[in-house]
Amino acid sequence: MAVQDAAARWDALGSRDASSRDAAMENIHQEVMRRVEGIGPIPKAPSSPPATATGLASDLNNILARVLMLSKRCPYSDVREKCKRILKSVQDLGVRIPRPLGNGPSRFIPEKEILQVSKVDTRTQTIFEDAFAALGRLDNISLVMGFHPQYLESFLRTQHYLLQMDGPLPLHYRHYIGIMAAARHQCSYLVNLHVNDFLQVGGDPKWLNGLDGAPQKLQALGELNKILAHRPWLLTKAHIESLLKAEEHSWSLAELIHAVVLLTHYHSLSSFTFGCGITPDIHTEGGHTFRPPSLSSGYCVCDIANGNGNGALEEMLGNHQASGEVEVLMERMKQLQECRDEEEASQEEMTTRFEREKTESMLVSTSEDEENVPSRDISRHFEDPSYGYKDFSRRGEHVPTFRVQDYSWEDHGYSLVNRLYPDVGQLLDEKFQIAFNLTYNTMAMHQGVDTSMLRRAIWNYIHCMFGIRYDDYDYGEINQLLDRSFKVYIKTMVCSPEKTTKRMYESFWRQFQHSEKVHVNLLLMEARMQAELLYALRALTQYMT
Ligand SMILES: CC(C)C[C@H](N)C(=O)O
Repeated sequence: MAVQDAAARWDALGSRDASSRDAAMENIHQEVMRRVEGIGPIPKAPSSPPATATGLASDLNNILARVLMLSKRCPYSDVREKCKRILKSVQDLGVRIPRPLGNGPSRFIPEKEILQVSKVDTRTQTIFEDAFAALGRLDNISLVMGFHPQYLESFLRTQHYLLQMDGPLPLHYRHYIGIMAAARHQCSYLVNLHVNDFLQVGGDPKWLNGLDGAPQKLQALGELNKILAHRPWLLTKAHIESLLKAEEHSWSLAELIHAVVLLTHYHSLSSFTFGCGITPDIHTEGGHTFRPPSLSSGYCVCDIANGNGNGALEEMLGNHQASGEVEVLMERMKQLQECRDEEEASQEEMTTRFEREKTESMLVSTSEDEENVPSRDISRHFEDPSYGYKDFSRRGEHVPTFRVQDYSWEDHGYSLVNRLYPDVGQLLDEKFQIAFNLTYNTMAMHQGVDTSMLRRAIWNYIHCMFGIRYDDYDYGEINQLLDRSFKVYIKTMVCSPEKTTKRMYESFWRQFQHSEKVHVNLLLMEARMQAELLYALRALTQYMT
């Protein structure tokens, strides 16, 4: 059977037309059955079956894992039901079927609080259907972002455009760049996702052995990837020039913009992935198991190690300490609002406040535990795995100040992107605005609160960590509004996302809802993306003029 046919069959499951879905489901069912017959009865003892049968069995397992994922995550109930039936009938034949591992899309958020595909409003249903049609899956990231449908819509639209629509770079390059970017942060969740996509669009498996297995053109992007991810302020027009003037391996301006947007998208999405404790998707490695559940333990060992065991007591103590936290924060917001109108600090004083916050942000320490050496599997995708954020934050490197007056997204970045890669500037601008302006006017259990001051402090704090300064903003506000544990979380999630722990997630804003913490993550992720973009685009502009 042609590979394309098989792929088309899975694709058809995202069709809005029920009869096409039916036909595809029927074919998949038959394919499963053919394979089940092919492998014959499952050997009781682990005697070694003939090689061909092993191959068939692993094929079958892959298909079953996918069917399992669909039975839980397809936005169409007819497909979910049919998949359940397939699994049941296979099981009745004595074949082992997979079951999901873990407790839902996030390690940090209880599954029952996250949207379930079977219970969403019409708007979210449409968004999920679109996402499914585009990618053939509804990943855990989208489910968690589902707390904020308006944002999710814009996020998916942008991502779809970057990965699948007409654009300067070939499809397999786009996924490969996604892999490179996510690998910088050891984000195996995103790496796995895009390794699959890369192969599916016909990418050469040899490239996956490491960056040196990829074409020189992509190898040359390694340096930009590294600097953008960890020290974007070091980017100069010389870096841009070396990519654009590399003779036969040269990048065109349009290609480079496409690559830069992809890199920044996946760096910041890695932040979101770790920041929200996203778990592997059901059909991917680590998302399911063929082992029967063990009766002796209620939760898995890794949960205990993560401190996910019985935390009821800890939680009670925590909440007790935290009570009043929200009110204190609201009181501060009110006071700041009042004195804003009264005293105006001098220019010097404003500069000092910015510099102080910037220096302090460098010193916020991110890691609870020391060193974690990236696993070989992931680190081979990029060179120099030791080049991380910590290298210079320890040395207290001076981050120069980038003044938004001189180069801003609205006045400069946006139009440059739009000129070289039409529509993308627009899409990104919408996404930034939605993230920045999103509000439900709530603070934990309080309603009708104007939270703009707090959201702005979060956004500006991230930009401040990257040296980006708004002249008209009083950075003194940040210290009033963001406490220590929140800063540790922000710093970790933005600068070394792979070090984010459940404990960090739990120790800030203890009375707030999970949806609000996800909201925080959206702000962090978009602010980070914009900061990286600003540096890259400024360097490009300097090169061009
Ligand atoms: C991040 C949170 C402070 C956002 C708040 N719940 C709001 O609706 O504005």
